[in-house]
Amino acid sequence: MSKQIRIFDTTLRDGEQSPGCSMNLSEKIEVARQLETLGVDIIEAGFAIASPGDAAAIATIANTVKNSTVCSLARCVEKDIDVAYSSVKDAVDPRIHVFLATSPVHMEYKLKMKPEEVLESVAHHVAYTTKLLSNVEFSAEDATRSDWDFLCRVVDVAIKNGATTINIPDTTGYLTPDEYANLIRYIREHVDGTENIILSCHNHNDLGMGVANSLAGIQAGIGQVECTINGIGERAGNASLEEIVMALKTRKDFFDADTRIDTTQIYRSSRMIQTITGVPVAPTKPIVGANAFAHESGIHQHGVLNNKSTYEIMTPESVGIPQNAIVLGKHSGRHAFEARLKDLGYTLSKEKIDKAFAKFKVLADKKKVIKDRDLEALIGVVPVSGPVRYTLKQYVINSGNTISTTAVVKMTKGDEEFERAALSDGPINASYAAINKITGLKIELQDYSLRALTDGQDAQSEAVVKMTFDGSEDEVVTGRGVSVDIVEASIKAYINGINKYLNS
Ligand SMILES: CC(=O)SCCNC(=O)CCNC(=O)[C@H](O)C(C)(C)COP(=O)(O)OP(=O)(O)OC[C@H]1O[C@@H](n2cnc3c(N)ncnc32)[C@H](O)[C@@H]1OP(=O)(O)O
Ligand SMILES: CC(C)C(=O)C(=O)O
Repeated sequence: MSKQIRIFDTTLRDGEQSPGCSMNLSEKIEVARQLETLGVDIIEAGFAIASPGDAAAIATIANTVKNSTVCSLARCVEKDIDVAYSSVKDAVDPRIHVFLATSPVHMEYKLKMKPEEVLESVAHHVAYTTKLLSNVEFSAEDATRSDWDFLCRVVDVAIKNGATTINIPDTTGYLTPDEYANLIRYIREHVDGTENIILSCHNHNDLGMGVANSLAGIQAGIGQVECTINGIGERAGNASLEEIVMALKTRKDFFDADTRIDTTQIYRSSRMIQTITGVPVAPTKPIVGANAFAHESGIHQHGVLNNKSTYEIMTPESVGIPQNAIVLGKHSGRHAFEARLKDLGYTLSKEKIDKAFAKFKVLADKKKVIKDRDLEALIGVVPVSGPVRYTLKQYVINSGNTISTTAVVKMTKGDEEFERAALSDGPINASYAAINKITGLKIELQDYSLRALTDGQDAQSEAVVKMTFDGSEDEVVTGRGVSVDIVEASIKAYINGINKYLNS
């Protein structure tokens, strides 16, 4: 029988540690729901002690998700474990993930603990956690730069005190696949009881070997893989979920391993994370990049036209990328429109379809071909919910190379209408200054980016802004706006961020 590999997704914890990838509560819940639909076994929903907001998000996810284990990270600190427990306790199968570093450099300079103190702390805190719940994971942080015999003693202590999953992280992405596999085999050979627990990997990508190390770990007896959507995470990121899962599926002949993942949900999950974080994946990113299934050169096109398997080792449909048999444009009808949205994984209410279809026709007058990303933009994949909602009504820009730019922006909020003018050195700055006058908020723009969503001169542009509010550097809000006009896209992104902030 094939090995069953548990997929532990840490997009909401380690992934969120990527600079610029913070998510607000409603975004986290949306991601958690999608991870459940994707079929991940364990959702690491956050690090509860990090902030009251993180703890609340984990608790809401624990109460929402029914088909995945929900987990919180905790240091070897009783308060961390107590807060983690309060956050996950209502989940169907709650887990606490405690960790402590075991490498000489971390013990000496970071923890300022002797190896014997580390052993005592692991014994105490794992035992403390098992009194609260039975599903306990222990991670030896920086395991791969630890002394192997000391690491084995730590693993032994964690197992003896009740840990049911033991994670061996390559925290700094340092090892090669052979070395990682040898370490896992060494632990299995030198620690009693590893056959009764799940061994896990969590491999960072500093040298680009996160996925390769995880796959090597699976060959050496790993039963759980920790990974993130699009490989987001600290520094160069984590091993990417989509690459590991599709490697196992495509090379079943080699790995002889299965996961519970519904691979047709992969593309949608990837798009959701890109949209919510505002961090796009490279076109060449395996599995989900824009070019992953594109064929540009004649010899390849000729081969694929004769038989797709000449250059495709998996189908786009298997990861949920629909094939564009029908081209959507201004002559398309509601059926084709709705069918394409369904293919993309979106089943909307009749009311939402009506609204989106009306917008689609307006866009189709401006743009010859409506692509999948245009559709996602039209339906606003991440709608802003909540009572406060500013909407752009009109803007007028007066600009030139020898004059200051003036922007007049008109916005509504409920039945109220506001109009302000501002002067600045460019159309976007001037519009933002006018919006600031309307909202009265003190907004710092931390980052601004603009990119073409689709190709051609009539492409829709996507503006992504990162903003902080009222002098607080703590919460960075990401706003996103799409339009065929770059100024309009920029204004919409700014207003989207403001609405998110006001509703958070
Ligand atoms: C490899 C990883 O990804 S680990 C997860 C990393 N993620 C994060 O750090 C994000 C969330 N973190 C936070 O919000 C904060 O760092 C907190 C709330 C956890 C702690 O904040 P603070 O109390 O202000 O401490 P600070 O972050 O400055 O320093 C970390 C402290 O934890 C200690 N520590 C680090 N790891 C552990 C551990 N596994 N167990 C026990 N203590 C630990 C450090 O030695 C240091 O202790 P000290 O304050 O006595 O010197
Ligand atoms: C907490 C552990 C698993 C971690 O994130 C790491 O070692 O990278």
